[in-house]
Amino acid sequence: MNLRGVGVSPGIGHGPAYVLTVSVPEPPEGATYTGEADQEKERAMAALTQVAGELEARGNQAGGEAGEILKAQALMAEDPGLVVKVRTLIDRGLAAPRAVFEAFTKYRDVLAGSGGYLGERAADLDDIRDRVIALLYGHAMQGLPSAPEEPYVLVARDLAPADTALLRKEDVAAFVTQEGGPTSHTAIMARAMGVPAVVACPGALDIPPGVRVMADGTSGDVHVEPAESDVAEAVGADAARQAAIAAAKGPGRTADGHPVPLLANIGGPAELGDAVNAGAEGIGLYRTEFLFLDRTEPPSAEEQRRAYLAALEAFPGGKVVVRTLDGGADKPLAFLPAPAEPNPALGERGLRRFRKFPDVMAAQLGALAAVASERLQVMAPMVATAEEAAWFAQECRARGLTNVGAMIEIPSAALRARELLTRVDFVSIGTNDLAQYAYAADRQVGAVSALHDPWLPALLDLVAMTATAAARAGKPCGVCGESAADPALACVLVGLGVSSLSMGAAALPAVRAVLAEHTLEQCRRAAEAARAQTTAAHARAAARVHLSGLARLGL
Ligand SMILES: C=C(OP(=O)(O)O)C(=O)O
Ligand SMILES: [Mg+2]
Repeated sequence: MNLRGVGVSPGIGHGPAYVLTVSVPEPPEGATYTGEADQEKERAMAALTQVAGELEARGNQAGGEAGEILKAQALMAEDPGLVVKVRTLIDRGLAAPRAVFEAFTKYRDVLAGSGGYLGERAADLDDIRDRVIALLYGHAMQGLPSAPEEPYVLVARDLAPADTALLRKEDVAAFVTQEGGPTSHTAIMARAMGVPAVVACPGALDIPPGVRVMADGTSGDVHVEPAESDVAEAVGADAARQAAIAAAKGPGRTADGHPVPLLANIGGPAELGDAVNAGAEGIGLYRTEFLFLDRTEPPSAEEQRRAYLAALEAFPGGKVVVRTLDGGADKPLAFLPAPAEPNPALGERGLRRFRKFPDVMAAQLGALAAVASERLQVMAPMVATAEEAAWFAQECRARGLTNVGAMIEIPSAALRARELLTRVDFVSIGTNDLAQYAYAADRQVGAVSALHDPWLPALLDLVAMTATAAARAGKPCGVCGESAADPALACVLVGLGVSSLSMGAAALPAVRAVLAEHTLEQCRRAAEAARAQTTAAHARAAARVHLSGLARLGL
């Protein structure tokens, strides 16, 4: 049997299947209780608190990114809105397990309906719900083998952070999930652990427990009971690919020596270690809103100062590009009250929101000014006009921040890049939002995700236009959207004139290796060929013709 899903963490993993079948039963509809309502409510609250406590404890034990995710999940378990809903349902006569089931299901449906990153958080709520219900019924949750004889392929509907946080990399050969997407926790955790993973794989849950499975986290192929010779061949090819990728060292450059600094995207100090280990030359995008998520108060100026200083210290010779708060739309911030808007992605987000909260702005720019150095660069998200860029630059410069930039993620800014570049010192293209706005396709709506393909020709045109304007102005133009993490597209971006690339740390080695395989001229030819196409798929294929090094590296 062969299955096909979406490869989200590269590599070949094989071993016996361990199938995680979530078996917490749905509490019967209309189930009631016999005692007092208050007692039933207390029972429900105690279970919610216990689950939150367990998640938090696991978070502390796991540390790092997994720890942060688990602590956020623990907060969800005690969300005041959910708690009120559970209590109300019990007041209406429902037994605690059924009340928990209905309250969580309602919330998860709202989340799932919003698609994208938030949609994929629905699995987290399901996990909390199942844990609370299991506790109320006195059932144990299915655990994972603690000391397996050989690494196993973990198969599940989707994996919650609580399932994976304490896994040891040595015990797991691969993850295969029937649901989930590239931004699901399974994908994020797998990439962070360096374990191959395939998500959104129909039929995964039909894999019989214990049979041998081979998952290819690059192509998304899942082979059930593969021939031994096929496994040996795939493993050999993967080892060669990894060795070739690991052989490329040092700063980013093309085969003919054209330098392309390779930088890392981070959301907080916890990610600095991975960025350093992956050989990043600095930080190209510090998403500071991640320091502010899941909090009712903004972090103090001192806490922020330490978070920015940690990045400068982690890269003693490298630059650190900090983006000011990008709140709103897909990054809601509790302490910046959001106006009710029919289209939040088109509303008061990013710089527009930042401007409306002078205290928050002063605290952040003040914290940045306190660590100002030649290596610190500050940029604004969601800049639409030259006037906005000028205003931001003036606010920064007035505080002694001298290297100021604007993100190019709105088509108006790309079209008028020349004008913007007279106001700022550099630009950085955010291809995720630039695609969203160029193709009028909300990032959070799964149904239009085909219009977020970073190879779409109009997106390439906007990048080219911006890079050309920057070159004429003699100013740097980076890319810090997901596009930069695709090794073939990274070459195309360089060919379009982009001067640095910033990406999640895990993507750096492959991008470094592929760049080193091609000359600047090859990158230019690939870029020209891609732009001449009318679809993303054709652009990808046309670029590959000029990037022969991809095949040499097995990519
Ligand atoms: C880098 C970007 O910013 P974010 O993904 O944080 O919106 C982008 O939009 O491409
Ligand atoms: Mg953006």
